[in-house]
Amino acid sequence: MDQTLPDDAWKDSFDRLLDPLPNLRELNLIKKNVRKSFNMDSSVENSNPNILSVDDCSFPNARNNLTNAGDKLSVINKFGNSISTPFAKRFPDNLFDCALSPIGGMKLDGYLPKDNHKPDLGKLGQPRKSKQVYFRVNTISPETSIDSSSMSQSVPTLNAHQISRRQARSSLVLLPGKWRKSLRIWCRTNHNEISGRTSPKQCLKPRDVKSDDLRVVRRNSRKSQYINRISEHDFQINFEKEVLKYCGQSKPIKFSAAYAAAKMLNTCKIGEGVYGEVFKYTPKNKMVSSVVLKVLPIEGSSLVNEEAQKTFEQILPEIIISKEMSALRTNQTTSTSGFVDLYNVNLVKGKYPKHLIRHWEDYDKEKDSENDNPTMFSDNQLFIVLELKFAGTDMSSFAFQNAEQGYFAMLQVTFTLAVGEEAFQFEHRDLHWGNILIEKTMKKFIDFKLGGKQISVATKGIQTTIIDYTLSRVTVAECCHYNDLSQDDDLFAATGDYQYDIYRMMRDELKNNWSAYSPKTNVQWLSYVNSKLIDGVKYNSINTMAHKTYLRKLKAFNNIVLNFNSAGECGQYLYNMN
Ligand SMILES: Nc1ncnc2c1ncn2[C@@H]1O[C@H](COP(=O)(O)OP(=O)(O)OP(=O)(O)O)[C@@H](O)[C@H]1O
Repeated sequence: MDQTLPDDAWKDSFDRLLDPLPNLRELNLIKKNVRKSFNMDSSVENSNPNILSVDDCSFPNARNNLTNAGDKLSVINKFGNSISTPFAKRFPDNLFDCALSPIGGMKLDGYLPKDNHKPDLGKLGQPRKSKQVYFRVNTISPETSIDSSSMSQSVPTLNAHQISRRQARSSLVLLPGKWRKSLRIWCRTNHNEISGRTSPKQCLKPRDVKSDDLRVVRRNSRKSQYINRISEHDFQINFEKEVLKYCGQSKPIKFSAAYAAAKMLNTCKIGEGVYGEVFKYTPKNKMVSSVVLKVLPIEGSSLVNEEAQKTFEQILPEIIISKEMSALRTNQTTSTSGFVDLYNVNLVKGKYPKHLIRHWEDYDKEKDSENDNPTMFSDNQLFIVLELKFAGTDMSSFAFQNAEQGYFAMLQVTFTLAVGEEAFQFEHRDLHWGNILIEKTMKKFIDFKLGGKQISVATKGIQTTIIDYTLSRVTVAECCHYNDLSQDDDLFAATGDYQYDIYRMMRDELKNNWSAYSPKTNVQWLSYVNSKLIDGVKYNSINTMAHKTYLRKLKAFNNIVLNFNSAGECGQYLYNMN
């Protein structure tokens, strides 16, 4: 017996509402400036509709062929203000391959027609279920695999488990910023519902590693790939030795001795990531005023904060990238001080120092930590400790004076990325506003060396610093270091902010080949940063001329930013526009 539903079974009342659109259009009854109806979810709400149009996957050739700004703007005008058309209607065959969230239906969950709020009856006279929006995933197990063709042609028969997993996936709405943390919370609340597990901590235990859980463990898939490799066998790298080399050590040093309370004044915990704890202190006998410690457990078999610990192999690229980007501040030809200043890296071993645990607990009392208490670590635990310069408050909590200050922050971040591109084919790939730090400065200008020229950018009283290279990509000494996100389904299924569109846009740009170099991903993040400066960050004085003038400039840039191909190009444009 044929159990598939009829072709139009997926249509709900909203779809039927839109069906007469072509007729209305023929009668010229639709106004041209109707807001796009797919711009409903918060992740797209924050997006610029013009951006959506010009980068839209329906016009790949048009986009590639746009060579001058005039052409580009005419396309923006043509499609950016076009008649409201739901996403699914425009790309019926390819909906799930598109960078932007197929979210039109999500807000319609539970939607009932207006007439007396009676349930909408399907063809079979059964109440229609609320609409499910499926995200196509690179599935690992056969259990999860349903190819896109089967999705577009007929609704596959799903078992209850598959349906509940998909419903949960469609609600993967994360908070802006630190997505790993947010994803973990989502996982705790949803994964248990889906799989019937009861304890949050059971969520990703190694013994559970099978099917979809594998993708979480694989999330750490940091890779280093040599270009012009002579033969596989010539590169049997001993990653532990490499890490020690970068640390300038021959063996690990004792944690409690290297970071004894007696050497550290005014210590406190200032932040946390899923992979590590972040402390700040004033060194007793050194000239620098404050140092930040990023403490990352490695090589252990226990899960920390529900994630597998990184290996020497996986941590090495982060160390290399941190060192190289930091060293750009003294480079003769291509330089910037916009990447966080790395003072030192240490490989340490042993029990967590007691005073750091005390500071961890103080933070926990005050801010309710999401992380596991470091008392969990054994005497044999290894840690990488990055000693960084304190670089201020992250952009999500910083209060800018006005949009002029915001504009110059944008210029600094853009030129910092541009220098990274020129020096190391650098792509940050996770430049959300939690990874841009801002502090006040007395300096009037910040200098960059780029393309053989010196560029001075006014500070307007603030200095920006880029941190966190967990997802970054570089080419250093003929080796490309990158994080293979191709299996990271959850990240690409997330919504909740324009940030989550950027991961999908990057995946499309890179065609899911994460070793490839495409500075366009930096542009995509710049479009996100720019949008946050328009309607995300705090401004102290918004009624000034300076604020209004620079807000206009940011908005003008928002309309065209995605037409550029690199941060270098963006920097040139912004600099001239100023
Ligand atoms: N140099 C610094 N100066 C000031 N604050 C910092 C510095 N480095 C990190 N922080 C603070 O610590 C937090 C966590 O740091 P970071 O993002 O590097 O951790 P992570 O473990 O890589 O995070 P994720 O979970 O995103 O992978 C940051 O959001 C920031 O608030």
